[in-house]
This record gives sequence, C-alpha cells and structure tokens, in this order.
Amino acid sequence: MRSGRIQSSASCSASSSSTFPHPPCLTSASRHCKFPRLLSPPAVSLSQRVSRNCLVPEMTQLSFSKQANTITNKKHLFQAGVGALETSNTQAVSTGPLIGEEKIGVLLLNLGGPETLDDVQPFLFNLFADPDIIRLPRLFRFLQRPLAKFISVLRAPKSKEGYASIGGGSPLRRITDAQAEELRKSLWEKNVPAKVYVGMRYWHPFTEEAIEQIKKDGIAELVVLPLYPQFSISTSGSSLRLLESIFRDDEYLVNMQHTVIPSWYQREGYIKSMANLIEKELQKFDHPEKVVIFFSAHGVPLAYVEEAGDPYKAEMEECVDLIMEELEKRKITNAYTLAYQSRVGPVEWLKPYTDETIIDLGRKGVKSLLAVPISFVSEHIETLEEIDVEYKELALESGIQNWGRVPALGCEPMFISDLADAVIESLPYVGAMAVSNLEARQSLVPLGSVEELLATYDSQRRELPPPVTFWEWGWTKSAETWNGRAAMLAVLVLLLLEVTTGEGFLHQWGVLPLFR
Ligand SMILES: C=CC1=C(C)c2cc3[nH]c(cc4nc(cc5[nH]c(cc1n2)c(C)c5CCC(=O)O)C(CCC(=O)O)=C4C)c(C)c3C=C
Ligand SMILES: [Fe+2]
Repeated sequence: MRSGRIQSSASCSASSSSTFPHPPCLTSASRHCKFPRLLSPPAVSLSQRVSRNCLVPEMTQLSFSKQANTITNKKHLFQAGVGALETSNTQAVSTGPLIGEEKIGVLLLNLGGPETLDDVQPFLFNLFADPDIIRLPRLFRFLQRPLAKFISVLRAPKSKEGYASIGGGSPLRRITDAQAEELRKSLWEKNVPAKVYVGMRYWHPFTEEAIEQIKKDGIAELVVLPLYPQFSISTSGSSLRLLESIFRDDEYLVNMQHTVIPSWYQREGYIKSMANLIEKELQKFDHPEKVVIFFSAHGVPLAYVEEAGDPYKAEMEECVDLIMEELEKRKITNAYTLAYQSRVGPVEWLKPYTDETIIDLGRKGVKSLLAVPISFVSEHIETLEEIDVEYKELALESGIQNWGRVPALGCEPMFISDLADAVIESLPYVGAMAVSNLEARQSLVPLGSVEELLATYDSQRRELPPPVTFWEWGWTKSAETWNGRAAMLAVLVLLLLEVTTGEGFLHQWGVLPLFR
C-alpha cells in the first residue's frame, strides 16, 4: 500500500504497482495470459512489447511474423505506426497524411446519454434492458424487458431532475463527437488517415448506426476503442458483447479485419494527463500540500467483481496507484483515497461509497478535498450533478471547508494524442489477428477473443447471484434461494400485469400514474 493512502473505514486494498509501462489490459498477469489475442497496447516500443507482453509464445511468434508481413505489404500505410513503435512514440512525422490501400476506421464505444428530457425514460429503458446492467438469473431472462420498462419509468422522474439541472440533457454526445474529431486529426497528423466513428450503447448514435456507416464507407481495417479507461463487464464488456453479436452474422464484418483495445488506463499519456489536471487544480488551493486527493469512480455491484470476475476494481486501484506514482515523481505526495459513487438499486456495490467516505473524512478533520472523477473521460451527469452539487454539499456539511474538482479529460491534447498512439500501436495487429479469426468464423471481437474474455469475466457465464440448482429441505441456502426466486417471480408477474393492463396495486396506491 502506498504511504499517502488514506485508510477510510471501508478502504480498498491497493494492488502494488510497478513502474511504466504496465503489462496490457488485465491486471493479473496470469489472467491476461488466458487471452493471447487480446490487446491493450502499452506505451512501449515494439521490441519491448514482445518481451513484456504475456502473449503465449506460439502466439507471439505468429502475431509478429504476420505483423511483419503486413508491414511489408502495406508499408506506406503503417509507416507512421512503425515509426511510433520503434521510437517509443516520440516521433510524429509531418509529411502529410499517407493514403493507404485499405481504409482504416476507429470505432469509439461509449455509453450515450439522453439529449432531451423526453429521451430520459427510453434511454433508461435501453440501459436496464441490457443483461450486463441488470443481470437476471437465466430462468427469469424473459422478464428483462418488462422489468426494464418498470424500473425506467420509476427512475425517470429522479433522473430527469438531474438532467434538467445540467441543462436539460447529457453532454456526452457532443463531447464524444469532439473527442472523435480530435482523435481523427491527431491520427492524420501522425500520418494515419483513419475515419473515426462513435457507437453509443444506450442512445444515439447507436453502435448499430456506426457499424452501418463503417460498412457504407468500405472500412477494411477497424480498431475498436472503448472510451472507458478501465474494463468493466457493465461498460466496455457490454458494448463488446453487442458488437460481437452484430459481427457474428454479417458477411461484410466477418471479412473486415479488426482489433479491440479493451482497456488503456495504464498508458503513460493517460496517466500523465490525469496527473497534469490534478497538479493544476491543487495549485488553486491556499495550501495545496494539505489537500486530500479524492478519486471517485463509478461503482458496480459488488457481485460483478466477486462473483463474475470483473477486473474493474483491480484496474481502478492500479490506475490510482499509477497516477499517484506519477505525482510523486513531481514531488506531490498528498494523502489520497479512492471511493465509488452512483450506486443504483438495493444490492451492495463496490465499497467504500463516495458519500460515506466524504462524511468519514470530514469526521477525521480533513479540511480540503480535491475530487477526481476517474472512470470516465468526459463530463456527464455524475460529474456535473452528483459530484459538483450533491457531494460538494455533503462535504461542506461534513466539515470540509475547501472543495475542488478536477475536470474530465475531454479533449486534452496529450490524452487525445496518446489515444491516437494506442490506435497506431494496435494497427499491425489488426491484420495479424484477423486471419485466425476468419478461419474460426465464430466470435469476431476481437477475432474470437471477446467471447472468451467476457465468458471468463462472467466466470463461465454464471448468473448473479450464483445459481442454486438443487432443492434442500430446511433453513438452507437452497430453500432461501428458491423461496426468493418464487417471490421474485410472483412480484415480477404482478408488475408485468400492471405494466400491460394499467391496473394493479401500484396504481391503486397512486404510485404509478406514470404509465399513462
Ligand atoms: C465506468 C463508468 C460506468 C460504470 C461502471 C457504470 C455502471 C453502471 N451504471 C448503472 C446505472 C446508470 N448509469 C447511468 C448513467 C451513467 N453511467 C455512466 C458510467 C458508468 N456506469 C455514465 C458516464 C453515465 C452518465 C451518462 C450521461 O447521460 O451523462 C444511469 C442514468 C443516470 C441516472 O439515472 O443516474 C444509470 C441508471 C448501473 C446499474 C451500472 C452497473 C451495473
Ligand atoms: Fe452508470
């Protein structure tokens, strides 16, 4: 554990992290090795990557020999990429964009957000209809959509209030479009003439729309880049699962070469950009050295991590450690802590919770706090409303006198340039991996590995909570589970009836005139 880390009552254990560059996407080396074809390019040279990356040996040989072919065959196309790889990203040749034979596309995946208040309920419906967000036991999957309808209608008024307070809609589309444009420019400046597309999971422009455009534009090589620094089943995982289902049955997409960068929190450019923002905000305090740096990440239900093997928490902790290491190099050794915000629903989420931690810090006499949103790279409702309004108010009530907040990265030039480098570093892999994929003709994102990745994160697709499949008499876990399921089914059936008929106990109690 790092020295400055504040142990709040429910503090999480920090994984000890080493120096840059980090191994690719997954935090546990052994876990990473299960996914030889997955790629999260570290900010290192090609030769460094060969030795550091824990690709299985045969796979390493295969990838790199094919990669060499690809580079030879399409020298002009990869020239900049190779330059960047061999010189540790220090070169950006500015001889003007090189037009390649193959059309390169970059697909940015993001969550999406309602653009008007009328969009809020249908947006929430899309979110809750996603089995990666509300994970029903297999037996009850048929209730996913009615349940999504029910919860979205119930939650819409509260969400609408939030979106109304930040100007009547989510800024996510505008910011993501701007990031896409900046990334495109950065790629062209680095001699990689790529088109950049935005595919949102729950609102426009939907991933399906982006894919249609990619096909219309005749893209032949695609890099898929989720705009979440850390991987979670509920975010990047969900988007990749959707993508995989779109790819599976489409002849064009089957033949399109592509690769996925599943997470990139360990990239030097990202870490340094975050450290820059923190350093800048600290200067705004009268006594910067006394400020506690408060990393606030979006939470996920605890079961995602504990039951389904979501690497999100481990990646988040490592990410925070890397940022603090970078700050330490700059002689910034403030105390810091990490907590999780935005929990929804009755289940237990990752702890410590942001609100409880703020109260705790106030009680411990902390007077200055700098909030750092860490799980997302654009401003959104949870930074603009939850942090800036709710948590700030809570902090001031809890005895914290000086409050600051680090802005989201948005279009920070160093960050965008680093994303461009990540894309460039992954280009040689696009063709290399696609070949095996075409042979397999099965799971295609990335090239047969996403299903594998997701399945393992799901722990062989176990449901949450883990199923109890046999009956035992008495006060047993099995009996509890089945009683619970029966009760849940009964409630869901009642709710379903209520949603479809417009009559029922919630209407009688006046809870649900919302359905009309
Ligand atoms: C890394 C980021 C995110 C994780 C992990 C995540 C998990 C997650 N979210 C919900 C439920 C909701 N999320 C909502 C909005 C929302 N979520 C994220 C990011 C992550 N979610 C963002 C960036 C946004 C905001 C989009 C915007 O419009 O600005 C919402 C809607 C807003 C609200 O009503 O609070 C819900 C609901 C769950 C259940 C979950 C994990 C299972
Ligand atoms: Fe969310």
